[in-house]
Amino acid sequence: MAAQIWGSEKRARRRREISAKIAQMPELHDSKPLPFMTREEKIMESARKLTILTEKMGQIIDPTDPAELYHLNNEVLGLEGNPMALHGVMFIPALSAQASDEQQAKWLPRALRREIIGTYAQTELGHGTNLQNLETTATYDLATQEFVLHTPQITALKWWPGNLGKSSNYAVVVAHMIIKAKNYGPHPFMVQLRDEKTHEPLPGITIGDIGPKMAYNIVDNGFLGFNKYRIPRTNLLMRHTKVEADGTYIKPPHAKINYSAMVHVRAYMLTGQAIMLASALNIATRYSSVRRQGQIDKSQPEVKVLEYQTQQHRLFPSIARAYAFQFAGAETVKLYEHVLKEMKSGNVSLMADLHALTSGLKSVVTYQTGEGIEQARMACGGHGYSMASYISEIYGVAIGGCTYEGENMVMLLQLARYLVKSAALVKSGQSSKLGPLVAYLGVKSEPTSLIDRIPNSGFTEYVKTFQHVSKRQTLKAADMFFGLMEKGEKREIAWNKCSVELNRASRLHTRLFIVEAFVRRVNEIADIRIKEALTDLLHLHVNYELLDIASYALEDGFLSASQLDYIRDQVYLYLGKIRPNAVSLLDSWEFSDIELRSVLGRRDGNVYENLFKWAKSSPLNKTDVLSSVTQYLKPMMEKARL
Ligand SMILES: CCCCCCCCCC/C=C\CCCCCCCC(=O)SCCNC(=O)CCNC(=O)[C@H](O)C(C)(C)COP(=O)(O)OP(=O)(O)OC[C@H]1O[C@@H](n2cnc3c(N)ncnc32)[C@H](O)[C@@H]1OP(=O)(O)O
Ligand SMILES: Cc1cc2nc3c(=O)[nH]c(=O)nc-3n(C[C@H](O)[C@H](O)[C@H](O)COP(=O)(O)OP(=O)(O)OC[C@H]3O[C@@H](n4cnc5c(N)ncnc54)[C@H](O)[C@@H]3O)c2cc1C
Repeated sequence: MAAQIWGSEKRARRRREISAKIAQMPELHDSKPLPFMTREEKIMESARKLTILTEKMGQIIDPTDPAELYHLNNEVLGLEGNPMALHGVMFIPALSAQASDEQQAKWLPRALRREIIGTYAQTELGHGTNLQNLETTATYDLATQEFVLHTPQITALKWWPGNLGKSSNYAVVVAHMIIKAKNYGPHPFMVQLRDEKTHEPLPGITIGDIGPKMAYNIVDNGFLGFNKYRIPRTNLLMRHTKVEADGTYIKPPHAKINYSAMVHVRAYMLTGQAIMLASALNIATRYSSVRRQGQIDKSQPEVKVLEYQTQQHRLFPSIARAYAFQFAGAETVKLYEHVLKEMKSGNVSLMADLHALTSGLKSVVTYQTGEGIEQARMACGGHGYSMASYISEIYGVAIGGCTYEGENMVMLLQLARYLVKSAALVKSGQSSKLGPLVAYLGVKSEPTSLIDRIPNSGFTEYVKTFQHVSKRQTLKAADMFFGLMEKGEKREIAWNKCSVELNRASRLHTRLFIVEAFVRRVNEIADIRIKEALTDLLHLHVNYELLDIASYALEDGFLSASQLDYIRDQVYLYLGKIRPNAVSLLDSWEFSDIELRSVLGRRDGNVYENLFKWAKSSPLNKTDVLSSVTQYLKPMMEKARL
C-alpha cells in the first residue's frame, strides 16, 4: 500500500531508508518537544538542524529528488516551516521558470549551494489577490539602465512573504514595471536585500518580521519597503519578457506566464495537504483504537471508541479523501511538469487548462483537508485539544493553504471563468472544441441516474452521476450569468451576482476530477489485496461524496429518494467494512514517530504513559510553586483571609 501512496515500491523503500538513517542521527532530532519552545527557540532549533542538513544531506537523500527532499524536510524540520521554506518552494522554482539561461547560470548554482537564501515577495499590505493593483513600482531609468524599486505608501509594503523578515538575503520581487511612463503590469525582479557578509539590510531597504501567526511560526513571514532602491536592468527575470537597454519591451508568449511560481505551488501543495490530513487521521485513528469509553452492549466491557459508528463516520470518509487527494495530486504534478517543459520551449497552449485545474483543486483540497483535520482533533476528545496530540498545529499549517497561493473563493472563480467559456462552447454547438477535462459538458446524459439499477456497474454510474450534477450546475450558473448580461447588466456586475452559483459549479467539477482520479488509480492496481482494500475505500468515497452533494441530483429528479437510501446504506456498509483495515490504511503512509511529533499518536500505543511523561516535562512543572503564585495569587489569598 505504501507503494501506491508514494508512487512506487522504490519510493516507499527510499522513504523507509531515509527515516531509518534519520532515526540514527540524534543531532537531527528535536532537542525538546516543539510545543514547549518559544518562537525564537524554535527558529534557532530549526536553523541548527538546517545547517547540519546542508552538510549531511547528500549522505541521507538524493538532493536532486524533490520527493526525497520533501520527506527529509518533514522528518527533520517538520511542518511548522524552517528558515529556508520559501527558498525551495518558490524562490528556486521562480528562477528556474522565469530567469533566462544566462541569469540562471548566475544565480541558480548559488541558490542551490545555499550561498544565498531567497524568497518570493509579491503580496502587499493593501493587496494580495488583485495583482493588477499591487503598488510597488519598478521604474526604468534609461540613463543608468537600472530599475528603481519604490514603495509609494504604507499599503505598498510587501507583507507576508515567507522567510522575508529575517532569513532571506535575496527575493524575487513582483512590482509594476514602468518604462517611459507606460505601466506594463506586474513583473518579477531578482533583488538583493541584505549585505552578503553582515546580513544587514542594504540602504534603501526596510525589512522585518510580521509577528506571530495562527501556526507556521518557524517561518519569519516578513514586510519589505523600498526607498528608490536601484537594481540593474538585467535583474528583471527575462526568460519570457525582455527589456532592452533602450527601454524596448518584448512581451511574453502568454500574458500570465510570470505567474508560474504560483501554479508550481498550487500543483505541489495537493500532496502536501494529503500528507497533513493523513497525519492527523493517523493520530486520531490510532488513538481511537486504544481509547475505551462507554459500552455498545451494556453486558460487555467498554469498547474502543473506534467501534462507534459516529466515530467511523467522522474519520473514515476523510481517510478516503486523503488517498483521493494523494492520487489526484500525483496526476496534477505530472501534468504540471509536462506543461512546464512545454512552456520553457515556448508552447503555452496548456497553461489555461492547468491554471483552471490547479485553481479548483487547491481550493477544494485545502478546505476539505481543514475539515478532516478538525474532525480528527475532535475525535480525540479532550486529548485532541492538547498540543500533545499535535493536531492543532497540523490544522493551523494546513488551513493556511485556504489563503496562500490565492484565496480559495477567488481561485474557484478562476476555474469558473474556464467553465463558463466551456459552457458557451456547448451552447453554441461547438462541444468538439472542449478540452479533455470538460468534455463531459458536451455529452448528453441519461434522464435518471442508474445507480442501484444496473448490477455490477462498478463505479461507472457514480462517475456519470457526478458528471451530470457538475454539468447541470455549470450550465445553470452560466445561463444565469448570460441571462443577466442579456438583460443589460454589465459583465462584471453580472459575474458578481452569479458568483456563489459559479463557485458551486467549480467545486462540483473539481470533486468530479478527484473521484475520477481515484477510480483511474484503482483500475490500474494489479495486486489483488491492495485493490480490494482501496476498492472498499473508493466505495465509501463515491457514496459519501454523492450523499454530500445529493441536493444537486435530487432537484431535477436525476436521483430518486430510494436511490438516496441505497447510497446512505452503502456508506454505512463500507464504514463497517473499512473498520478492520482503518489503522493499517493510515499506518501504510509510514509516518515515523519523529515525523508525526504526536504524543497521542505514537506507534507504540502507550497513550497514557506517554501523556503523563509529556505533562511532567512541561516547563511549568520544573517548580512546584510558580512566581505568578508567590507574587500575585498568594498575596491575594492572604489578603482575602485577613
Ligand atoms: C514532492 C514534493 C512536494 C512539495 C510540496 C510543497 C508544498 C507543500 C505544502 C507545504 C506547507 C506549507 C508551505 C507554505 C508555502 C507558502 C507559500 C505561499 C506563497 C504565496 O502565497 S505567494 C503569493 C500568492 N498570491 C496569489 O496566489 C495571488 C492570487 N491572485 C492571482 O493569482 C491573480 O491575481 C488572479 C486571481 C489569477 C487574477 O489575475 P489577473 O487579474 O492577472 O487575471 P484575470 O483574473 O483578469 O484573468 C485574465 C486571464 O488570465 C488567466 N490566468 C490567470 N492566471 C493564470 C495562470 N496562472 N495561468 C494561466 N492563465 C491564467 C485567467 O484565467 C483569465 O483567462 P480568461 O480571460 O478567462 O481566458
Ligand atoms: C501562511 C501564509 C504564507 C504566505 N506566504 C506568502 C509568500 O511567501 N509570498 C507572498 O507574496 N505572499 C504570501 N502570502 C500571502 C497570500 O498569498 C495572500 O494572503 C493571499 O493571496 C490572499 O490575499 P489577501 O490576503 O490579499 O486576501 P484578500 O484578497 O484581501 O481576501 C479577503 C477576502 O476577500 C475576498 N475577495 C478578494 N478578492 C475577491 C474577488 N475578486 N472576488 C471575490 N472575493 C474576493 C476573499 O475571498 C476573502 O474572503 C502568504 C499568506 C499566508 C497566510
